[in-house]
Amino acid sequence: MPFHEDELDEAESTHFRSLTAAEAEGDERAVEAVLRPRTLDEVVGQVRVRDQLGLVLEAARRRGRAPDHVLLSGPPGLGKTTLSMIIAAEMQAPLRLTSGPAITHAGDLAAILSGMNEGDVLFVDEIHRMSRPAEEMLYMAMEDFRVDVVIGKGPGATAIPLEIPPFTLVGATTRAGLLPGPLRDRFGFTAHLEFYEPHELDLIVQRSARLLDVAVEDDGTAEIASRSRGTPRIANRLLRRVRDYAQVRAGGVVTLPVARAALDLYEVDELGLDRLDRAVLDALCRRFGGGPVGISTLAVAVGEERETVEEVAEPFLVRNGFLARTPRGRIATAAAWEHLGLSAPPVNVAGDVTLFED
Ligand SMILES: Nc1ncnc2c1ncn2[C@@H]1O[C@H](COP(=O)(O)OP(=O)(O)OP(=O)(O)O)[C@@H](O)[C@H]1O
Ligand SMILES: [Mg+2]
Repeated sequence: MPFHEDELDEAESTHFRSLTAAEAEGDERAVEAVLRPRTLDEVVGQVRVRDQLGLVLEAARRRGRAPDHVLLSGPPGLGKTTLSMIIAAEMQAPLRLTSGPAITHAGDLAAILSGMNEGDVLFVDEIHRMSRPAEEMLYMAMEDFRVDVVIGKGPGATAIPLEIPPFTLVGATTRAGLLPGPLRDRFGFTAHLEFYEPHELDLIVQRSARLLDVAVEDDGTAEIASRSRGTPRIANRLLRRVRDYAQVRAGGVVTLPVARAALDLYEVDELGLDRLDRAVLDALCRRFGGGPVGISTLAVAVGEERETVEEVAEPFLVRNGFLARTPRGRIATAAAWEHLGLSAPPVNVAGDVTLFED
């Protein structure tokens, strides 16, 4: 695909200038675009989702109809945006992109919907952050392919029905639990993306190394994969950081010792925990005696937004058994204390021992 190369050239040439934060972000985005799989066959892992989605799309193609609405949920960087682009590409349909926070008024959504053509794919990122009136308009659009556009205000207001050609809505969310039931129920296919296994991430790193023309050895890519928090976006980012290290401080080849030295330098530990993950565990154990503590308090303690702690750090920590959610708040597990090199307090703070019982 020709525009792959262009994007890559641009990303590579900016790489050697000194970058401002914004430029660096642009650079990362350009590289991310290059590395994005373009077809379902190129997607690594997520076998079940790929299989199910492939069937949904194939059936729709045979019927000559727009596929059912699709909801993609899961932690950041696991492939939601990638899959939405693939859905459009596989259906050879134009893709329109918007996001929940961008739709502040129902009118914004009406404008988008009224410009849709039959079979178009509408991608709404962060769909759980859409405003209430827009959400209600979306229910109707999804089910009946119709919206009521309200003209005027007060008693004189009239609703004008507007037909919309059948389209496919692809919604993405890091927080499926926050979606109202009526919205969730209107998706014909829901896919929850899981963290990737190390061997899958290894394949992703190897593929990316090929695309970015980075010389790698097998145990070097395996090391990057095992420290990538189960997340392709992080795997790709770590590969680029290790490449920097290899080019500047080593012979240019990503070997095991090079990968280890580089990842240590960037403070990504051997289990893949990064600074934020460790800060959360550290605050939980040292400042709150292992919990239970509310997520907002924990977020303040590490100087981060609540959403960041909840959506970025927590799912990985929970899935790896370092942190548990209880009705009374977050608690550290024995593995967390051990990972920080601390001894757990003698009382089982995680249990239901209360100070007033005896
Ligand atoms: N299954 C996969 N195989 C190979 N690469 C992948 C896969 N999934 C994601 N990636 C890579 O990871 C990057 C991040 O994926 P993507 O942008 O789709 O994540 P996301 O789920 O939309 O994240 P966010 O919630 O932050 O928007 C992509 O650029 C792509 O290169
Ligand atoms: Mg995305």
